[in-house]
Amino acid sequence: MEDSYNKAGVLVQALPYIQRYTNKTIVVKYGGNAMVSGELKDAVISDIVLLSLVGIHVVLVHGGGPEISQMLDKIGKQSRFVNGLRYTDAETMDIVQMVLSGKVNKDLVSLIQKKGGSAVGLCGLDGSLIQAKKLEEPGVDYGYVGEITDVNIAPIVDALEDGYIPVVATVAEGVDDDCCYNINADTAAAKIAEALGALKVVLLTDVRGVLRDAADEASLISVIRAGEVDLLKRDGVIKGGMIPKIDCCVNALRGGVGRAYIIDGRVPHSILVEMLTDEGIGTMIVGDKDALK
Ligand SMILES: Nc1ncnc2c1ncn2[C@@H]1O[C@H](COP(=O)(O)OP(=O)(O)O)[C@@H](O)[C@H]1O
Ligand SMILES: CC(=O)N[C@@H](CCC(=O)OP(=O)(O)O)C(=O)O
Repeated sequence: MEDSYNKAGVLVQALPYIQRYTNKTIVVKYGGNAMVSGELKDAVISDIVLLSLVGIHVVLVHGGGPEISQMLDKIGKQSRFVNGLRYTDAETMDIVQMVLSGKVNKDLVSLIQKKGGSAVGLCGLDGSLIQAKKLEEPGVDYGYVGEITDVNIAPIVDALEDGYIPVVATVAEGVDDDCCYNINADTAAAKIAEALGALKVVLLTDVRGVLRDAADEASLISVIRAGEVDLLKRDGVIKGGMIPKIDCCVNALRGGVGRAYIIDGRVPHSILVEMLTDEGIGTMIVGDKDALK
């Protein structure tokens, strides 16, 4: 009996959050190692279905880096990363498209549907959703890695209006050449959130959030203001894979997204805890004038 009252208490605690977020758009990026375990995948997808069923417009943008690397391994090709981005030659681009748009995307769509949600799978090519040109940096060649030039939100908005959860693979349409481009999924999620004017963008990763000491999981920084990020990078607190992630969050905030979150994809139901309870479990990145209410 006590257990039932506890459960009812949890639901009541979620009510003001549900009311606040109903009909609002939230972009969730799921990928990396947090997507490898089947058990965790089940928990993440259950969270997404629940949020969608209570009327929150959830857009799921996914990665699949480990799956791409596995497939490249199978054909005897070594993965190479330059500044955290996969060097993508023409053959690798084909594999990226097959794995992300063909396999990972459809598996996630199918899982959402098995859990009682309705989903539609899209990639950046569908309805010219993600348009990109070659990412150019002096002295660096990334191959077919793209820099997003535009996002056409129409396919996402249409899917949401029809009651579907849009599931987006980050293969982009080339606007400068007759080709596709490979886009880092964090970057794409932030840009899509910006284009949609989303209330929140949530990046799931394989650490608790941004840590003051990357080796100490107890050193979680719960709130970071956009204006503090440069100093944290300069002091070497934020480094490696966390740099592009936090940069995406800051860009999204500057582009009008309300708040950005980096949370632990290894903890079952971390999305629900972050969104619908009084506890913040990861790192929330906010604008410099955000009143933090
Ligand atoms: N200050 C920090 N806090 C947390 N993680 C950090 C920090 N600085 C660097 N990192 C590294 O960033 C990694 C997350 O980035 P990445 O591996 O690219 O994630 P994903 O695979 O989820 O996209 C962490 O596993 C950690 O090794
Ligand atoms: C350009 C670039 O690096 N693209 C990524 C796209 C997938 C991705 O971002 O997947 P995760 O989020 O699972 O790492 C890649 O090829 O691995």
